Amino acid sequence: MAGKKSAFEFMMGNARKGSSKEKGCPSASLAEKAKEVIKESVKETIKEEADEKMEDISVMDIDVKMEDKKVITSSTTDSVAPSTKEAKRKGRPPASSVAKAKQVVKESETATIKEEVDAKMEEKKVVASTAAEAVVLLTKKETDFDPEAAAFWKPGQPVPFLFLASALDIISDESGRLAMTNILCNVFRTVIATTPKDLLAVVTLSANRIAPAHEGVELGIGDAAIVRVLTEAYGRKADQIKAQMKTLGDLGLVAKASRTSQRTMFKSQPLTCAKVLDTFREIAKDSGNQSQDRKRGRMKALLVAATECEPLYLVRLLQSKLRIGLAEKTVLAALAHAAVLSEVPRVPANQLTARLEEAEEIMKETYSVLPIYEKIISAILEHGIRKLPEVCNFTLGIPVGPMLAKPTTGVSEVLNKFQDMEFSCEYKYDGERAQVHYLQGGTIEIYSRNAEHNTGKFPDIVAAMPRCMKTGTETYVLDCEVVAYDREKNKILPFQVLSTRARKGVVLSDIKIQVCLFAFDLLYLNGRPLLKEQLNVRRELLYSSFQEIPGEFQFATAKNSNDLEEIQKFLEDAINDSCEGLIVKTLSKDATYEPAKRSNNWLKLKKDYMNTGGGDSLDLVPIGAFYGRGKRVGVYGAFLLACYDEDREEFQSICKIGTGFTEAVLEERSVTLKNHVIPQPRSYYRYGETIGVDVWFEDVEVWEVKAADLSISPVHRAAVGLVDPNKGISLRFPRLMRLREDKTPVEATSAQQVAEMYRAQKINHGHGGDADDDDD
Ligand SMILES: Nc1ncnc2c1ncn2[C@@H]1O[C@H](COP(=O)(O)OP(=O)(O)OP(=O)(O)O)[C@@H](O)[C@H]1O
Ligand SMILES: [Mg+2]
Ligand SMILES: [Mg+2]
Repeated sequence: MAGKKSAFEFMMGNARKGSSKEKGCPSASLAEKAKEVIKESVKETIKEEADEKMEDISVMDIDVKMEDKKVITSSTTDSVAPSTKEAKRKGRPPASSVAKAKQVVKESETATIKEEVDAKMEEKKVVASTAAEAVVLLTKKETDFDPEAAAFWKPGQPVPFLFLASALDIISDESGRLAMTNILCNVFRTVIATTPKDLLAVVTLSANRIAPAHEGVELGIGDAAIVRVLTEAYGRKADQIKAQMKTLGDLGLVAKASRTSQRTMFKSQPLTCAKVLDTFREIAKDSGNQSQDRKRGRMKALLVAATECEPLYLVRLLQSKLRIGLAEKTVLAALAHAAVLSEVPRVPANQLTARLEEAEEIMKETYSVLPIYEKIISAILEHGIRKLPEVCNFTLGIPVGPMLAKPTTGVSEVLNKFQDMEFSCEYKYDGERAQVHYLQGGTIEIYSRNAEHNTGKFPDIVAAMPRCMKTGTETYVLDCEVVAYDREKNKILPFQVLSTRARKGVVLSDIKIQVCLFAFDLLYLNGRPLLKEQLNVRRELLYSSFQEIPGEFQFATAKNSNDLEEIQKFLEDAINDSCEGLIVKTLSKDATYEPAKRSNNWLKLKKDYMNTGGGDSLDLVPIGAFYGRGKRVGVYGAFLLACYDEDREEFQSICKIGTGFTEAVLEERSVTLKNHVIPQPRSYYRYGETIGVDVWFEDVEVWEVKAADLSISPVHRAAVGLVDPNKGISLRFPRLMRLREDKTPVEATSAQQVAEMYRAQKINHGHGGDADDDDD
């Protein structure tokens, strides 16, 4: 990107001219102090400006302006209003009313005055000279924010890592997607306005990535290695560090504390975002002889140079866990906002809301077909966000976010939802999602639901692919489900069997568990993306380009029918054939492939929804546990589970669970989670105070759980505010089904989904006449 300077012209308009701001080094002054200082100076400015204004703006002017703008009248303005009106009538302001009006001006939060002052401030530039000061500016509303002011480095110079770390630090105090988006948007705009070539590094680090997911570049640094680096970097004993880890619960905090208590002999060069990301990549890519030593050496160099809150975020980034409740979705939204707000000429105020919404949507869609920040960011800087869909397209070899299905409670609901639509029912196989990319020259990549490389797990599929292609089929992307398969009995095996296969580096000749690939969609064929085609077209191409090999590669069994009884029968067949149920899909209208979307055009129909009345299973995160008693001494007796609220970016407790565990599973989960005990719940956990858990865990894994039903709860916080303003929802009689290794905690069932399930259940019960009294 460096060679493309002129390409940035699009956004850089005036920003490139640079300014002669005085910049200092980030000092260690407390954020609080700085906040005060800036508040004072802003107040001063406003006061001065307002006083000056008063000399030439007549009271009448103010009155008129205030009326124009429908100013929110505070009690002061109320009391003053009559006298200003009176003055207006008389044509000349009396002295006392001028004084009062001055007060109005100073005290009321009128848009009028603030705008004028803001405009002035922009000319004068309240400029941050330290990270602590920058942080205060970053909390300003997007629309009031001056992107150049928050930079305490010169335009064109590398963005200091301290800038990002400080921003992450204030984000950690926020809960709520909007506030986080706002701060992060301001961060990105600052970078765009000063050093756009660092935007990629800043965004990538904010998203807690070092490379796109599908590249499979992982830092893979264990806590033991970090402890050792801390001893070396900060001259502390490993025992001390481990002890402190127990009280602070987070190696990042230990690093920060170590740094603060250490006397620095000399001042290192400040860290930059680009340097940090580069070093992370070097660490990830290094392998082989003595690579561990080299990795530690690199980490040490970073930690030695780190100051203030930098060690905290360096360590957490190294652990690939920021722990501030910032989801990638927010990073994308913030980037979208930043792109719009950095446009030159500026987007007119009356169009802004619509443009921001549009941009968020564009960003989400683009990222779902091309999850590569490098491409997205260079396209934004060069062409603006509106051009993204044109420039950043589906690309063979890069995984598309898988389309997802909505749960339904029975065939009649399906028929209801798909009235007057052509649709098709397919067997719903219970295995693992696989997106198979066949590249020019025969290279094959298999991606998981999470866009992770799964090629090494399925060498047998790789070997089978060429045999199921018809002549003329050259490049393609298939959407499939892999299931374990007994080729002698011609039978699909349960999911549990599949999950015993090793995850990486499987050798063809060692394979004991055979799999069959069930293909249900074709997203790309011979150079042509098919995402925008209707399902019937995609399916025809699928059938005509591939041939089945029984037990190895088959098409998902499908039936096009809209007869209730026929579908019911097909569902029974699916269950008898060891499937979970059906997925019902629109066929010829509203039937495009919607990447990464839980679409209304795919409905899942599982047999057990109807029998138990419990609806779909949920994927939940264990955030705490209760000590075991009796037979369960030494392991945990029960766990506290949470769903994930995507808007508030928090985990909300939904139930206590102690059922569905075999002894072995309980032991396994207990052992794993013991390594993730934290002394305090995370700031982004919500739970009733009366729950009384014995230990808290980090949010690290996802469990699939089934329940009898959902009910309103005074204790749990799931979906609070969505169904009941103050109460949450809880699960009744939850039992563990399995560990979901293909989901990360933020992919757990969302609060919104919990609310939907609760409502669907009510409707269902209403129809069935067996309404659950507990729910009302
Ligand atoms: N014919 C099919 N069409 C589409 N998906 C299928 C099909 N057969 C099996 N699947 C699998 O079913 C999944 C969707 O239903 P499932 O209830 O298993 O979702 P999940 O993985 O639990 O995720 P979530 O609950 O978040 O939707 C798909 O992601 C896919 O892996
Ligand atoms: Mg599944
Ligand atoms: Mg599910």
